[in-house]
Amino acid sequence: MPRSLDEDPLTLAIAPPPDETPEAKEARLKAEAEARKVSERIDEQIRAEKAAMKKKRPIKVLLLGQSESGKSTTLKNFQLTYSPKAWAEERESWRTVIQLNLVRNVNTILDLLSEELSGAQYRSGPLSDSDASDDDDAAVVAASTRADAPLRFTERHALLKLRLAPLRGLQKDLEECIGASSGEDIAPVDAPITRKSQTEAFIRTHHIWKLNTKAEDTGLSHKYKATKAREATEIIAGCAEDMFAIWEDPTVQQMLRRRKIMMEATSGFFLPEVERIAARNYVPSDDDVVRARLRTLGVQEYKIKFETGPAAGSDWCLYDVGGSRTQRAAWFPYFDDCDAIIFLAPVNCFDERLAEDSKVNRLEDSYMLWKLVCSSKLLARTQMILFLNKCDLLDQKLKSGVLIRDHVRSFGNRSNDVETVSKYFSQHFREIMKRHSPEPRQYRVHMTSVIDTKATAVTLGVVEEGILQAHLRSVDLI
Ligand SMILES: Nc1nc2c(ncn2[C@@H]2O[C@H](COP(=O)(O)OP(=O)(O)OP(=O)(O)O)[C@@H](O)[C@H]2O)c(=O)[nH]1
Ligand SMILES: [Mg+2]
Repeated sequence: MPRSLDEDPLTLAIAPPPDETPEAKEARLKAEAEARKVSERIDEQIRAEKAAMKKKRPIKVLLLGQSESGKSTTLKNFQLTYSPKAWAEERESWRTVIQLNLVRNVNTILDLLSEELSGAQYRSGPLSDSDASDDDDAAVVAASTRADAPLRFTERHALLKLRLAPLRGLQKDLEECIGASSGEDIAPVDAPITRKSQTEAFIRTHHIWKLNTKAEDTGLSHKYKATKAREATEIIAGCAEDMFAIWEDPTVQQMLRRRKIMMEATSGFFLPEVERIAARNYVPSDDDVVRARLRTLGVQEYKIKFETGPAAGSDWCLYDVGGSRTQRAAWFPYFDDCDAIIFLAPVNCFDERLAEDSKVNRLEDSYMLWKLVCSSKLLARTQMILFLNKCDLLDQKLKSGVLIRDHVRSFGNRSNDVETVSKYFSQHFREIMKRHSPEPRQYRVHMTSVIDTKATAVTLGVVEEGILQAHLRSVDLI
């Protein structure tokens, strides 16, 4: 029978000959069945290889959240809990960072002191009997426009300022060694919308691990860095008493209170421990390392071979990202093929504004980011884990008398305690996830204070198991 001209050429090419005999047909069908079996075996083999490769590929976890939400601190907890050997090896490297944090604490106070003194007037003697300082120094009165009594500075303050002057150059040296480029922020106590120091720190976290080994990281020779490190330790040891004195000074404390600056609540605050940290043989404790502050720039990859726990022996790849606004565009390429996201939202920030944009409330910013991540189609099947972090600071703030309802109107007359407040915020995050996820997903939330390494280890145990199970399920589903 003549074939129609519009038939598919491939069909034509593989069609049996028109004059095929029954024997030829039987042989052809047998050969075709055999070929199908071979093809299925190959498909199965490819599937198994893919699954094996996925099983072998590291478990990929992204740490997301705004700046200072606690991402790098969570990463440190992972290292401390699951990779203790590597953690111990890196301990020494943190010494320089902690020294830098300490020096910055002091320089911040010196800056504020200079500001006060620059607008100050000398008086020839004590203002009154009650104003007289113990050593009868000439008093310096800060030209404060505030209604309260002026701050009284004495020659002792000027002397302390002078003796601590070497810390200026030291800060630069330490930053240079680490690969940092500038200072940190100070959070005012009442934070609402008020001032924050404008300085932004841009420090590439990974530099520090190689600080003492690889010269090319910062372009400085190992010998140069070692000399600088020795010098830094000597200068800090020499200034220890003065550093403590300026921190403890009642007039300085008064100045901080008036400016509504609570240094204790700022990142990398080490001043009360100056004696221990300034010792020549100082070795950072686990707690020091966890509390040390280095702002992350870009996306840092950390490969961790789990030494303990149910996932022992497996390789994890944790990505720690910079959380400030200018850094966020760099997150998206890492969404692909990601097993889980740990999203950190600091809940103590309900009355604070972003350092990079004073118009934006930090809690609102966290809601917005959470919505963005939840609604991403690329992440539709990625496990999402929310850490409502800094619960310790939230507790402190609430206990100091700050009322949620003054900042979050919808909170109404609910009880102003940490449990009610965190549950209330959690409900909001849950709603956002439910409303914006492309597919239904489980809401996994943990109330955390990630500087508490013991409690965080327990949380990470739960997180680890969940991620591992999801990873294995995804491997079997290929
Ligand atoms: N009190 C308290 N401090 C915390 C907590 N979590 C983090 N911190 C401190 O907050 C500071 C900022 O934490 P990081 O982990 O560096 O923040 P980050 O999210 O990595 O910030 P970027 O790198 O700027 O994106 C550090 O000094 C931490 O020690 C917490 O739960 N409680
Ligand atoms: Mg960080």
